[in-house]
Amino acid sequence: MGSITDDKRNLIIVSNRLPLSVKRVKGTFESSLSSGGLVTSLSGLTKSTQFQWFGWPGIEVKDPREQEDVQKSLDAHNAIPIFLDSSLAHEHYNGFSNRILWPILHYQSGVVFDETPWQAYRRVNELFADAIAQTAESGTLIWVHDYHLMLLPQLLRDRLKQQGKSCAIGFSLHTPFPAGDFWRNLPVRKHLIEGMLSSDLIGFHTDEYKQNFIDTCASLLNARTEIPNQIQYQNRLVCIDKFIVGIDPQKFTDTLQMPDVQDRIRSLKDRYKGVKVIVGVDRLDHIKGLTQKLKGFDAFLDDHPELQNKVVLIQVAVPSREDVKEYQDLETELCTIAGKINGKHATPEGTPLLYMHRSVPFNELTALYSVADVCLLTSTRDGMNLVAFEYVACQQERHGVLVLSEFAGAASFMTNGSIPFHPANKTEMSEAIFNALNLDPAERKAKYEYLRGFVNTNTSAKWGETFIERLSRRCRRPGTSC
Ligand SMILES: O=P(O)(O)OC[C@H]1O[C@H](O[C@H]2O[C@H](CO)[C@@H](O)[C@H](O)[C@H]2O)[C@H](O)[C@@H](O)[C@@H]1O
Ligand SMILES: O=c1ccn([C@@H]2O[C@H](COP(=O)(O)OP(=O)(O)O)[C@@H](O)[C@H]2O)c(=O)[nH]1
Repeated sequence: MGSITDDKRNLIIVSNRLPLSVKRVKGTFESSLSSGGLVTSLSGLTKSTQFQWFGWPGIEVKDPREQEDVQKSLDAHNAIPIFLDSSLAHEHYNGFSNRILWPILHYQSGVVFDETPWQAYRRVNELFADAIAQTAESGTLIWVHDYHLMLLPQLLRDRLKQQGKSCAIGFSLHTPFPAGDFWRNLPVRKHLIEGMLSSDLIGFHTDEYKQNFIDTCASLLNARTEIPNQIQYQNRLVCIDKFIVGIDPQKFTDTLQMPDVQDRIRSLKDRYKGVKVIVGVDRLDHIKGLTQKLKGFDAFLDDHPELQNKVVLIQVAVPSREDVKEYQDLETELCTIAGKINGKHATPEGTPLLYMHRSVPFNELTALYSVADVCLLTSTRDGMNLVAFEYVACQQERHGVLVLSEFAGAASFMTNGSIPFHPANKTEMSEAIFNALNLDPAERKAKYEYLRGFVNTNTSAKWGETFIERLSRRCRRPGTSC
């Protein structure tokens, strides 16, 4: 990296959630790694780049002495907590971000706007802006992440200007950005998009999301968008591009070599001798198409009675956003469907579906990826989907097959090396699973090698370094073309 990021004070990363969530345990504070792809992508960057990471620690701490204790527990990770009252955090995170914005960003219509969570969303963005503006110095690069903080670039720019500081602000969206029509139910959409447009550089996962954003800026704000990858709005030039987020594949290769992971792989292989293993790893979220996945697997079992006791689906459903009613309802629905599938297809020899509603330690996850013949991902929409990358990173020996919904962002890059399908079509899913299980070794190898090349080239480190390099160029020459 250039010298600009060699000094950690010069790069600030901001996300709603810190990579470590803090919990109060018997009078002290303990932290654990947060789940999800944003943490995975940014954690991969830590090897090559130093930065301070600002975010919400996931806990309410009011006492200033306790706040200091939390801060100390996060110091080793260069993480700076932004403390929020629990009701404000709840309205911001669950109320507006996850109940209103998240469905819209994932192309869902029928979302109902509510003023109270919107005010909380604004307030949290302001509190983040206050904290970051205080720490930033002229020349600091500030990289803001995701939909929880869409107003932050504008609020931050105003404060920095008042304080006479000049910083470059970058924004990366980790979700899809839908076509303009999906925004119509949201009366505050203009504020959100103008908020993002106060950045110097905005990154999306795919060309489709990038183009939807450009088109929305043109139609909603009358912004100038004729020059590729640039938006001119209110006398400012904003650069827009696609940056392919990835993982740290080496971390998986190293983990697979560890003796206890090798032991675990041996024991899983032994346990599933003569049985084809299909794996699924998803946060328990509507967008992951888990209902569709279980129904598609049920259809596959119906279609292939000859495979009774010869195939198992191991589905990890990582608990997520459990305070939101829609997520609680989904959990109940999935338990019911899982029970019905096993009720219908189980035999004294075993059950075809192992449904695990919990998170899985990293070593166990790599072992699971490694022994699986197929990875089945059924997202109805998904910003990228890093599980697809992780499965490939663990398939050096087996050359397992990725069965990937055409609606995951990852499908924009991985279709050639996978078996694509439409997640709403049970017959298509059933056929895709069957084809994956029966692909001949030469074809499996060819698909694997294509995907391995992609995953090893587009790492999280490369993603981060490319974005930061582009942002620092804008910092050195503000206002110039992108
Ligand atoms: O923080 P949570 O509410 O627990 O949710 C976890 C993360 O979910 C989303 O992840 C997205 O980012 C991934 C990496 O770019 C991408 O592969 C995936 O498709 C997205 O869904 C969310 O955008 C993150 O902010 C959350 O932290
Ligand atoms: O128990 C688990 C299982 C998986 N993951 C990780 O969660 C991330 C999921 O990222 P993805 O982009 O697929 O989707 P997201 O959850 O961010 O929507 C991957 O890095 C997984 O390894 C996790 O944190 N805990």
